[in-house]
Order: sequence, then structure tokens, then C-alpha cells
Amino acid sequence: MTDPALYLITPPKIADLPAFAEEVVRVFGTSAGTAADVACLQLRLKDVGDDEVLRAAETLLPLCAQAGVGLLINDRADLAKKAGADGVHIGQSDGSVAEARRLLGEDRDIGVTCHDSIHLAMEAGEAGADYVAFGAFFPTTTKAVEHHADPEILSRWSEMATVPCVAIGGITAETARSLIEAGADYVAVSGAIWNHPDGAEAGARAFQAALGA
Ligand SMILES: Cc1ncc(COP(=O)(O)OP(=O)(O)O)c(N)n1
Ligand SMILES: Cc1ncsc1CCOP(=O)(O)O
Ligand SMILES: [Mg+2]
Repeated sequence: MTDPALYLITPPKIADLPAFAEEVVRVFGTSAGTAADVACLQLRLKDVGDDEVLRAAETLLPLCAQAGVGLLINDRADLAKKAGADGVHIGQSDGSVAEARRLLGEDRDIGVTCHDSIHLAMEAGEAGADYVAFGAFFPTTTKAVEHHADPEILSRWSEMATVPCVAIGGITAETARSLIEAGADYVAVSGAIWNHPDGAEAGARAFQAALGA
């Protein structure tokens, strides 16, 4: 089996948690054992309280464990620790890798947003990040982005570093392969899965086909 390449990011709001959990299970099932197998799921809820994040994590963790998919929490290493999640994704304003590592220990994953900067990625790698994330590569409606990256940064990074890199930002089934070919180890995707006109399963299947499963 090819290494899994798909990094799923939840929508910023989950209105119906039980329904979303069922959708997640169907998405995991769609691509299990293929090149588009899901490597991890990032819980990225915005403008909600800690309790809501913890409740969502409590629901999603067993589903992820069952599917062999790591659950990462966005922004907050303290909540990742409380939830017993597999790791955290931090942006440049979400605290340091050192602090996240102190809270989570060596066996949890820490990913760091590096925008379009090799310099930030080198800093993150030296601080002990498990992966670095570059983007946004394409226009997206999921987040108002200030930084735009060119696929060339993925090639440069993969030639000079061993820390895996994630590509993010407006990625679709049509554009995913080009980013993997440029050097991305994973493509992080939200809208193209959850907002797919034919449903999330269809979105996942499209990535499965595109990533050569
Ligand atoms: C895999 C991945 N890459 C980048 C981001 C963006 O993180 P950040 O810059 O902290 O912005 P928010 O997601 O917190 O709005 C990410 N979440 N995941
Ligand atoms: C969180 C984030 N950071 C940069 S772009 C982005 C949004 C990713 O979502 P989508 O795949 O819908 O563009
Ligand atoms: Mg953040």
C-alpha cells in the first residue's frame, strides 16, 4: 500500500455532531487501504467553547482509533492533552513547539503552519515539529488567508529536509496530485470533502481516484 496522503480537516462548525460522526465513518470507509487512505483528521472548530471542542474530540477519537487515523486538535495543545488526542496543529500565533511538546510529550504529533516560508519551516523543524504545513496554494472560502504559496516550495523543502510537509489551501481532487508530485507528503483538505455537491463520501472518492488508489 502507498503511504496515506490525505489529511482531513473538519469544517469550522459542526451543527449536528452525531450526523457528522456518521459522515466521518463513511469517509474513512471509502478510502481505507488505498493511496487516499486518511492519514489524520484535524478537529478545527472555530469560535466555539472548550467544552464543544472536547465533546467533539470525545466522539471522534474512538472512530479515528478504530480506523487507524490520528486525531489532531487545531490551535490548542492544552485541549489536545485534555482530550487525549494524537497531537496538535499550531499556527504562528498558537504557541511554541516547545510548549506543545512539554504538554504532550514525545509520542504525540505536532504540526506547524509555515505559510510560504522555508525559514519558518526550518525553525519549526529545529524546534521538533513532526510536520510543517505550507499554503495556501489555491483560493479558499474556508479561511481568510494572508499567505499564498507556490508548489515550488514543496520541491525545495522535500529536497533539503526530512521533516514531512503538508500542502493546504483550496485543494481539490483535480489539484491534489500536482502538489504530491511537487513534493507534498500530505494534502490537507476541508471544503472539497465536506462541501462536495454529492456529499463527503463522493468527495473522498474523488481524492481516492486522483491520488492513484
Ligand atoms: C495542516 C494545517 N496547515 C495549516 C493550518 C492553518 O493554521 P493557522 O495558521 O493557525 O490557522 P487556523 O487553522 O488556526 O485558522 C491548519 N489549521 N492546518
Ligand atoms: C486552515 C487553512 N489554512 C490555510 S488554507 C486553510 C483552509 C483549508 O481548507 P480548504 O481545503 O477548504 O481550503
Ligand atoms: Mg491556528
